[in-house]
Amino acid sequence: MALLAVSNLGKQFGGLQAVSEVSFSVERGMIKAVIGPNGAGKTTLFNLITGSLTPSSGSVLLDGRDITGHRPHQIASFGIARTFQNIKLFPGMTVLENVMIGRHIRSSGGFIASMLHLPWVLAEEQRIRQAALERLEMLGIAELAELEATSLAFGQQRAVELARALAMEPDLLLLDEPAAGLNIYETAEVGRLISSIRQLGITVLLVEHDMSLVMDISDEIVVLSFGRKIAEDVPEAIQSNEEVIKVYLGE
Ligand SMILES: Nc1ncnc2c1ncn2[C@@H]1O[C@H](COP(=O)(O)OP(=O)(O)OP(=O)(O)O)[C@@H](O)[C@H]1O
Repeated sequence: MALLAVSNLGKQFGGLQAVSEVSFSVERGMIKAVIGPNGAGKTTLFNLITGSLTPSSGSVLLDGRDITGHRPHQIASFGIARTFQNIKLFPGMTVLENVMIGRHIRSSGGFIASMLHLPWVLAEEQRIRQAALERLEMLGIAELAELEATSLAFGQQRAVELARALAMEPDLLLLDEPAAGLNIYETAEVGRLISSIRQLGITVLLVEHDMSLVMDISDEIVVLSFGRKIAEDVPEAIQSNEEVIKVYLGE
């Protein structure tokens, strides 16, 4: 069974059909990319999967369970983590604290209780700290743990965002333009990080405009144009698909 199965998904904004009858699935352990021109509906698709938007039609199954229309925090607790086009780290907090917040979503104590330092949550707090540190180590940025997150270089902030998403222990990680705003060295580094995340057994679905990154790391690619899926295939086939070249790659 596919880890994620999107069926006939649609979203209408007034008279605009932003996503139209989109179906695809993501097998466990795969890196799958969604590409397409500006306004093709990629971010809307992500928002439908993660519960930020309610679909007008269709369904989303995670590991066979219908998660269509659930709230974002519920979907996060079912095992889908995401990062955003614009990095959203908390200012005034260290890298470690930012990553610990991701972990709190999965903890029993809850974020408020832990902020109040209730005694019964201190042991849990220690475990969360340890788990967050392990995520930083996995991504090779443990030495940044005590620095203020928003003072870091852009590429490092992106890695912190990935660590925070990993701290949620997701089965599926959705990355919205992970290379946006990064230089070629930082983009190559993010590519390595995404590949190493897959090595941890986490399935990845990403939206990305950087075609060298997409072609390098993806197992399969879905192409959207005007809200519709126009192609789905392995990278080599997508690169030589005439319709894809016409609407997107040939730009
Ligand atoms: N909340 C909204 N209300 C109305 N229209 C919207 C809303 N969100 C997106 N749209 C429209 O839906 C279409 C798809 O937008 P979306 O942001 O999903 O495209 P995208 O493929 O992610 O584009 P980009 O590559 O520029 O990020 C666009 O025409 C956009 O203007």
